[in-house]
Amino acid sequence: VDLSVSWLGLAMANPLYNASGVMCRSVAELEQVRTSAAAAVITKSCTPQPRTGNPEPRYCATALGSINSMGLPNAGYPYYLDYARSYPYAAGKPLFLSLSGMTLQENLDMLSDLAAAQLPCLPEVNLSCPNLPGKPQLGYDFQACHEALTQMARVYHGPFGVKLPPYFDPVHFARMAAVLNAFPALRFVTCINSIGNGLVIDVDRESVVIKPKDGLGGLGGSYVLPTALANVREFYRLLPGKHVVGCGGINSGREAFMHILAGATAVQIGTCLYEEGEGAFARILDELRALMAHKGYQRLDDFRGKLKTL
Ligand SMILES: O=C(O)c1[nH]c(=O)[nH]c(=O)c1I
Repeated sequence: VDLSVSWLGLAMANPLYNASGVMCRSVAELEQVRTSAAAAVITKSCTPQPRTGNPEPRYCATALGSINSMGLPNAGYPYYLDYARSYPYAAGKPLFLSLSGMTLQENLDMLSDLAAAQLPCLPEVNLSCPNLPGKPQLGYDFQACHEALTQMARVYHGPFGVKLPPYFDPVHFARMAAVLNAFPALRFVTCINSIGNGLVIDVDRESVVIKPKDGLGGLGGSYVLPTALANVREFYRLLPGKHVVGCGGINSGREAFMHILAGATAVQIGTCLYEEGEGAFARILDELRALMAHKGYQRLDDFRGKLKTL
């Protein structure tokens, strides 16, 4: 069984890597991912300056997934650019840099600096952080997205991608696809970011479980799998020539298989990686390999995007 993926001029030994935000804020964490069975690495979404983020507790795992309102804690763009400068690209694991400026200008500043650095890493621009109090997320404002992407494509001419929030309405899928299809250099979309502003309640304490936003936070893990799969399949159909990276609810080879069946080129692991540690990558790969062997598939292209309808 061959799990390899080749896309954007990159060759990955397998389709798995971390979701931005998990095991990727410090160099130590990034190196944990890079030296694991993961085939790529992505950094924590960053801002030009370091941020401490929201007050704790700001993450909580449940039997069904996770809730977080981290508040964009990160070491600052220069820290991740420095990592990207010394990153061992020749070892064959691509590096993605997640950018999440608090303003469009911050994204433009980081992108133009990254362009000047002429490094092999690829930007994944985060249009979807749901946890910045008072900040409506860009991903739900289609006009603002179009304007932002127009300016980003002016300062950054290489291939780039965006991290999208979940959409829940066919009209929204169509409108966002129309925006994204206007940008040829936008080569991939990562679907999905957490389902924003859920509320987890602890019955024993009769309390919320995270401090920020009176308990509201982005949902991840099994809670979001069907929504993640829907977004992957819809954008796989609506964005001809672009790649979709699947993210959301992958706990085993089965969910990884589902995301790829729905059209994903590669897949990111978030909550499961946070809870299990980097051993999750090898486990999920073994499970995916066994599932493919059982079904008689030799490579990912044998079933990618071939989800049947009734
Ligand atoms: O709160 C966060 O740091 C965070 N949390 C998420 O669930 N998604 C995001 O894109 C971000 I930037």
